Amino acid sequence: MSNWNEDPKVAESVCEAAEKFGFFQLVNHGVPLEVLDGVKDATHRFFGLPAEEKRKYSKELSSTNSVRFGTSFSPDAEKALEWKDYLSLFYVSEEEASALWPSACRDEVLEYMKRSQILCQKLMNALMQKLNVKEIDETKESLLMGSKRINLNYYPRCPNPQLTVGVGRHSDVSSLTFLLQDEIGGLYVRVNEGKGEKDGWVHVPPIEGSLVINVGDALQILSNGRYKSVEHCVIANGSKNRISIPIFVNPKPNDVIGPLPELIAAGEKPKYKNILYSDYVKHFFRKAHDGKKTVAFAEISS
Ligand SMILES: COc1cc(/C=C/C(=O)SCCNC(=O)CCNC(=O)[C@H](O)C(C)(C)COP(=O)(O)OP(=O)(O)OC[C@H]2O[C@@H](n3cnc4c(N)ncnc43)[C@H](O)[C@@H]2OP(=O)(O)O)ccc1O
Ligand SMILES: O=C(O)CCC(=O)C(=O)O
Ligand SMILES: [Fe+2]
Repeated sequence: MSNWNEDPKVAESVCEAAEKFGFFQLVNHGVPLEVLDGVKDATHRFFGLPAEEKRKYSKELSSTNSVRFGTSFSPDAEKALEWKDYLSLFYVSEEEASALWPSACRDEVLEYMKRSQILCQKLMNALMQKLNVKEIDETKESLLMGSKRINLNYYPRCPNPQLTVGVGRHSDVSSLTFLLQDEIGGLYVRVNEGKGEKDGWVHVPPIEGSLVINVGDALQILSNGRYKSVEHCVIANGSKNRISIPIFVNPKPNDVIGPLPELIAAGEKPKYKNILYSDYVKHFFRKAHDGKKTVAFAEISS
């Protein structure tokens, strides 16, 4: 992205990737490498804490809904648990984070979130321009990037990796996800869904210093299907521990999401209903990972 300001082709290829694949990797994105290393170290520090320290942030014991430590995704709904622990941090304010987030990782996580904000705005601006949405006013800013959640994912080495997964097949419910992964690998993305023999899974190779960006369901709905959220999953690893750190950039929980008015005014037929974003997220969390089925919750049936 070092030529972002000089060469319009960079933004064009970002938009093309968001339309065609829903996933792409960025290098020279402006988030300093020390900040990326800092948040990876902080993740290892948090998961290296004694079990009883981490458990203080579990659903049962956490003093706030904004901080949650857990295992797997939706344990009550799953036939088999996913091989993953996570710490999920919902950003409300710097003050709240300072008071409530675990000190083992708080400062580095906050710095990473702060330093990735400009990149997020650049990408959203380009994606909206491409849809002929000229201005990101306050309402649209809220719909596209009104709230943020960061997850620190820890996938421990698994003695029988073929019997489970790190994360099951799912699409994210975010508008965009910014994923930082370590050098281990294991993230796979679905390509050519429904296109017969070309349908398959592609590994996302770790690239030092890169960020993996993917479109989530909220942006698919807001763009009336122009940008596509794509199914992905993580395999379990038989010999190495892995970490990854997604920032989920989301609408605000109380926003109503649906195809943007500019697209409908330009003559597009809406493919999705208007729906309260927190209802959409609750629907996602209520079930086990199930590929791309969550988005059917918002579809207008024909
Ligand atoms: C891929 O694997 C994942 C993904 C994720 C997370 C992805 C995202 O966060 S994307 C964006 C999510 N949006 C927001 O965070 C918006 C702000 N939050 C809210 O509006 C609310 O917190 C809520 C998410 C709508 C839920 O609120 P509430 O009605 O108060 O209900 P709760 O009792 O808190 O939760 C309902 C149900 O969902 C489970 N859950 C809630 N938050 C999380 C979380 N961060 N991680 C995992 N599960 C969560 C909660 O346990 C409840 O389930 P029950 O079975 O107890 O009813 C995260 C983890 C992954 O592996
Ligand atoms: O760990 C990864 O590479 C991806 C994790 C993921 O898809 C998620 O947390 O939503
Ligand atoms: Fe994901």
